[in-house]
Amino acid sequence: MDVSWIPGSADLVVVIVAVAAVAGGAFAALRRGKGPDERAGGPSAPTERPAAPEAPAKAKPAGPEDPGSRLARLRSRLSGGLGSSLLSIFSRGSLSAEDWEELEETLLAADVGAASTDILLEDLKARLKASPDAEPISLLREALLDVVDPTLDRSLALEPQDGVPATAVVVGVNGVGKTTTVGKLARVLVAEGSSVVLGAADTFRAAAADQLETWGSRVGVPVVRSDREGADPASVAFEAAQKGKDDGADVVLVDTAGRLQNKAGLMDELGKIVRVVSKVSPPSEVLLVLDATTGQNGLTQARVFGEVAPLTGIVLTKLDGTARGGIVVAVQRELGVPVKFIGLGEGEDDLAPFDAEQFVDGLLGR
Ligand SMILES: Nc1nc2c(ncn2[C@@H]2O[C@H](COP(=O)(O)OP(=O)(O)OP(=O)(O)O)[C@@H](O)[C@H]2O)c(=O)[nH]1
Repeated sequence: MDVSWIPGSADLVVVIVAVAAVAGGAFAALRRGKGPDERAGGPSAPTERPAAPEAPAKAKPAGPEDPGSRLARLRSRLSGGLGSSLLSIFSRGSLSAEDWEELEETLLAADVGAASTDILLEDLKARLKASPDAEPISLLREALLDVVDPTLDRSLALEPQDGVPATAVVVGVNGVGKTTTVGKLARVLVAEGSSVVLGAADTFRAAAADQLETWGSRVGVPVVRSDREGADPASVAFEAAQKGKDDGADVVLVDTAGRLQNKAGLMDELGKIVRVVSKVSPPSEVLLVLDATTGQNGLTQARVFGEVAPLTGIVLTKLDGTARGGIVVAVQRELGVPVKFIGLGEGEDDLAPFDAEQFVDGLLGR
């Protein structure tokens, strides 16, 4: 992945590198042994039978790139860091009013968000008052950790139950990286030994299904799709879940379309997908994909999608292309939905589990 062309990306990338560093190896603990308890009976068969190109569900491509080497690859291209701004402020000893303002600007520039920045700075002031001899950066670290919350469960609940695959529905607005994330997750799951079926329930654009199919063949998993543009997404999602069950697959990942300009339509569509998939296997994960480069808009999107279906996790993509990693802080504080993964590029290995402590340390340049 070449990120050297991205202007102004150096700040966050240092954060990303630190996050990815720790994230490394964490894929082994990707899933937790928890799945849906209830399974409903099968629904009536949909009229359309989407084409399901055959690919060996159990096929295993070469394993994901070693996280350590991914890290080295990223690090070799990057320098500088947001943390250095913070360090420079804190190195001035006791903080003047101007220093506090600069601190505020630094956090805002990182897209921590106005409300979260206010809370963090108030918290930091209180901590400094209580422990005047403590290092301010260590106190800011504690304040950030309180918000990002390392105790949140960030594993994926994707364990099959009694021969029924676990299902995950991946939602988000257009272009945030849903299809790419589904492909990357499938790669990781397959590398862990899981059999996976993908459902192309983004029937809005035929190209979206084509893109998922490309991921499917790259990763070696079957993709259920409809060849008819505008086909019922819920029908495709159901077919994917059913194929997963028929094939004895472990996990079904459903890619969806997200058109926020029509909230009622979006709610209908996603609600129906979740309902229909539940007839085979109630989704144990509803993952919201957010594009980190959209900054605070991501929060608005998250709220809208959260009204449609209970979100179980967030995947924050395109962290390689922005200095706004602070959106993680805003999302965690305002939504309480754990960020589970971060996207670090377009490549198949550019996905890392989110680690709160490492993220905060990266943010602080520690
Ligand atoms: N730099 C970078 N690009 C990414 C990342 N994730 C996805 N992309 C790119 O973002 C673009 C959109 O990704 P898609 O996966 O098609 O997004 P989508 O949400 O499925 O889009 P729709 O199908 O239009 O709803 C593609 O060019 C991806 O390669 C990431 O983490 N970093």
